[in-house]
Amino acid sequence: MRKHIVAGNWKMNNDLSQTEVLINAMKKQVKTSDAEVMIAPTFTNLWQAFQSTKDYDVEVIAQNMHFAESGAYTGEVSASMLKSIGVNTVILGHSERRAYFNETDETLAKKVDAALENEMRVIFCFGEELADRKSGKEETVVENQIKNALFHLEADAFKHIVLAYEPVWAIGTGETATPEQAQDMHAFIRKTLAAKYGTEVADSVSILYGGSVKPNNAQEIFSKPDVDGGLIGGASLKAEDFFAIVNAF
Ligand SMILES: O=C(CO)COP(=O)(O)O
Repeated sequence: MRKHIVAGNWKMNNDLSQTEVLINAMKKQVKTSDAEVMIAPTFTNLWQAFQSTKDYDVEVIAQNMHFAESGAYTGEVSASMLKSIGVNTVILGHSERRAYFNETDETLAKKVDAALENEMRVIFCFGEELADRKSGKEETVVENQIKNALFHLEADAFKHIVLAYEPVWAIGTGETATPEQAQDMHAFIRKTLAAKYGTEVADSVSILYGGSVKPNNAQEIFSKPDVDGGLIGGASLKAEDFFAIVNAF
């Protein structure tokens, strides 16, 4: 069975003490679902978050990384640096990285390779913009994003890849894809994977949905057969809301 995953992408929120407060509040929540829980604080708080969750069943993950091992890349962080503090999973290709930091399919392919070479798990994000959906191009856009960044990989690599469909028009807007829209796209993604790697691989990859997932809509979205979890932005910043979503499975 595919893993259920609920990951909180904190984005550029929470300083050191706020990180502590939120983690302590999370520890007071009761988890009743089988979902793997992850949180992605900013780089500056990863080490602290890692220490604070040592005896707690939450994985601390990173929001981004560079593709090079080391070198003259001012302001960047490498996979091996993340690994050295205990981070084993990284989010790559978030639409905010693509939109504001010029991340392209080409650089993302290199980042995916670097993460896998360092034995990290990747949560690979992609999704269409509103104009794409309005013009009926959402499947082509998504297919290209996946193919360009991932289809150079061997089938085996997909053991370490989680996909996250995040339609840009649904991120931080309060406008969620309907459960049917999410299901349709997730089924299309699986079909795209199956065409290249076969159904066994396609059926084994967890596909998360992200974009205005809240306690009041999580259950319906997660009830869809091809939705294996969520990548949660705003609602992951409140322990109660986040766990309401975690427990929606
Ligand atoms: O971008 C997201 C998660 O990576 C989704 O953000 P929101 O849940 O705030 O819409």
